[in-house]
Amino acid sequence: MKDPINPTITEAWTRLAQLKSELEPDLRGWFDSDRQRVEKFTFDAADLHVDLSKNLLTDDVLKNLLDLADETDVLGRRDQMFAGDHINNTEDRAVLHTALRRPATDKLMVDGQEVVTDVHSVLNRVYDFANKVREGQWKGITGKSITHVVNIGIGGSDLGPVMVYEALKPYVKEGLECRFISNIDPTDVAQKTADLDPETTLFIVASKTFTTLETLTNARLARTWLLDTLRAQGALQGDDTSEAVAKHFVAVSTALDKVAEFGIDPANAFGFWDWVGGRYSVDSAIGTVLAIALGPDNFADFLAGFNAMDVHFQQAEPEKNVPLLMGLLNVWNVNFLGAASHAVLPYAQQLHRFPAYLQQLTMESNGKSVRWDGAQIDYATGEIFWGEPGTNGQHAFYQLIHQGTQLIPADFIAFARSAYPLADGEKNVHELFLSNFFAQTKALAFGKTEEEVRAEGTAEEIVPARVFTGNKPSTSIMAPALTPSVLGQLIALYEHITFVQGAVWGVNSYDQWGVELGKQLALQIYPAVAGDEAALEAQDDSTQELIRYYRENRG
Ligand SMILES: O=P(O)(O)OC[C@H]1O[C@H](O)[C@H](O)[C@@H](O)[C@@H]1O
Repeated sequence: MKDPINPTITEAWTRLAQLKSELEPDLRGWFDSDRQRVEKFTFDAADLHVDLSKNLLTDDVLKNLLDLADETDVLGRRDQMFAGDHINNTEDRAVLHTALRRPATDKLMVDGQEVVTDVHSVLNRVYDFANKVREGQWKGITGKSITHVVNIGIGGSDLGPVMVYEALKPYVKEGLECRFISNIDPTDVAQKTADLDPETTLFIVASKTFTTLETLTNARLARTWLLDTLRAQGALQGDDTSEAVAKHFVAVSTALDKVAEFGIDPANAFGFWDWVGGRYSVDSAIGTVLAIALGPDNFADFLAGFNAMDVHFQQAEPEKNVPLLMGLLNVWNVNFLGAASHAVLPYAQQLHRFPAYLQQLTMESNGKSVRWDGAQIDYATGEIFWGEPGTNGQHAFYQLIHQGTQLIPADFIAFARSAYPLADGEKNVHELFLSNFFAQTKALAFGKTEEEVRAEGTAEEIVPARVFTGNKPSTSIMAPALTPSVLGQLIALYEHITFVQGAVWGVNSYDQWGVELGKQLALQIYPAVAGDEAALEAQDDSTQELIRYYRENRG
């Protein structure tokens, strides 16, 4: 693998820094003086229509961002990723989530393995299983069909499935409900199982490593709940619980040996591979809960959507390559305009978990401060992603985006068609909703001048408080409707944006060593919390004090 390039020593970086120093943001003026601006900065990728024109972009900036991509060999690294090179060097692994959505007719040999064939053989097993559950052929221990599927996982084994389930609710089979247990806080299992009937409940234990404390603990709690409740209902007698577990527990993992150790029959387990990062795994067998809920056809459309964006990313020329342009734009915002965060504002209630999903995707990928050769980084990487659906956010935090002192680039996402049919007299509600999206991006870009505020008859002393400076960058992403395919495209778009930023910054976007220390310490601290005095004494003063507080108040 090639050494990473320090982006700050490239010629393009120097020119961009110069352009920044001369930049006088003026979206009003830029739109007035260039009637081609919208056309020039609006792009289509598969079904996504992306308008970058309300960003603080000029022709020169864009040209130099593309030069920066060139000098840092972003597209070379893209090709290495798609080909299965071990670009995740700290774990010596390929990064091949793109193989999960390739058509069955494709071929890709990686490390001596035909990966597309492997992918489709697991997919077919997942689809068979999903059909059995959907059609009522998969029976619980008392012969009843499944009505509730509970996915137990955390991080990438939770955020993707729950986000997609919420986003595609209109496609969920009637009479089937899915729930998602992630937190080790025991209230999560308690609340999500409280009104369930174990006879008709199926648990999917989803964990790439099958070592994650939260997931294994929750799986044990769920197993205890299942067996105890079945016993209490008289549906289970005797000591042999293996059949009940086999009929009510399946697993998804790359570690099938550990699945067996837990007591789940490997025949009821679906595998995937170490070249799928957890946060890139919703389109692997980790999506089994979705294949059940949505059905194999919709899941296949979802995968085809990812693939359409992959093909765009691989084939579109750089000047029209949407993930490349959006990734570079983020670099411009972070490294030259000083943005520390990035808002994602879906105007689609169904996407209410999308920002949380993106937080793992982007921040676990690019929250790094060394390059992939270990060199220390002295420029900003990994901005904070956050957001909530509009219009709710408008009544909460938009104030800061409009008038605060920080620059917060925002992605607005909206769909032309409402997901649910509206009564004839109510069609205007969707239009009112979309008007809010259009209005917000307009207000951010063009603001309201002192003169305009005065012209409204505003008392002079509050004119400054009512001025909107404008020049707040936003990107608008639209699609005809939120279908499985469009959602796949949207996820793949952000995966590749994240890739592009990581490639420019020279970071390995595919490891996550930063989550390890806390996990180690939790296990080390646990004896102290549970009562071991020597373990308590071994802690630092602050931690000791906090644990003592817990002990005094635990009741
Ligand atoms: O799927 P699992 O192996 O249980 O991992 C679940 C999650 O936990 C880890 O701490 C990682 O930071 C995540 O990237 C991962 O998605």
